[in-house]
Amino acid sequence: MTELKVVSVSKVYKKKTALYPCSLQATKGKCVVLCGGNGAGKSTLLKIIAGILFPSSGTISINGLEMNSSRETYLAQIGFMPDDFNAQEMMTVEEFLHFYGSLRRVGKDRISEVMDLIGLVDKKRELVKSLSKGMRQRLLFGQSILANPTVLLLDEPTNGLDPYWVNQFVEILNQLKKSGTIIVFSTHMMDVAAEVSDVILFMKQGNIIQTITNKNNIEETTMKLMKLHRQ
Ligand SMILES: Nc1ncnc2c1ncn2[C@@H]1O[C@H](COP(=O)(O)OP(=O)(O)OP(=O)(O)O)[C@@H](O)[C@H]1O
Repeated sequence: MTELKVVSVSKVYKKKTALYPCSLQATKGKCVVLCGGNGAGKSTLLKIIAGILFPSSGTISINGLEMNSSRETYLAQIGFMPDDFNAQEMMTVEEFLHFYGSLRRVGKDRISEVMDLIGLVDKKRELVKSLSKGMRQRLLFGQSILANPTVLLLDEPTNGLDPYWVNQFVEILNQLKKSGTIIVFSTHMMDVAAEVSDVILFMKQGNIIQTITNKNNIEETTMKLMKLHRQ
């Protein structure tokens, strides 16, 4: 059974601990949502799993294959959507997807399929820098799913999406789950979390302080936690 395993991963900057040892795991088709206030450590944890930040301790593996020992093979199985980006602004939408597609040897048909899925076919000749916030988010999401990754990591993916695209996004994620993709994403939108997640991890000051599996009244539960643990 395909499995993502994150064991006691931490991150210490020069003077600051951004993440205390945190663990999580997810099997094929399951979705873990990270929530918690600003600065709780969600992006740090996602970037470490994505291989963009080196952890100060801990191990991460997919199907027993550790990131440290087989970095290239590990990374080939990851799709990552960052919460922000400034690069490649002067590419067109089409060039952007072809650029990321070429890094993963993705065929033209798949690129067209993704462009259609994220609703940017009409914008394909426009520059990335001219896109609205929501369209940029859709483009970033598109590049993360291009190569049908085993593990999909998304940092606040619904930021800036209008209600139609939030709905579409939920549908796409649920389809990806059905096809077996493991998904880990951070969000402040608890209704989205409730619709897609199998487990919600509530983070505070670099720690996972609560694991929520009961999705009844999820918005109320997390709001209470947010109030109690606001940062
Ligand atoms: N390069 C860095 N150097 C030092 N501290 C950092 C660095 N990057 C992040 N941090 C700190 O690590 C902590 C966790 O930040 P992180 O971005 O992971 O939080 P987050 O939960 O994603 O927050 P938000 O919801 O606001 O995006 C914060 O206290 C932040 O200030």
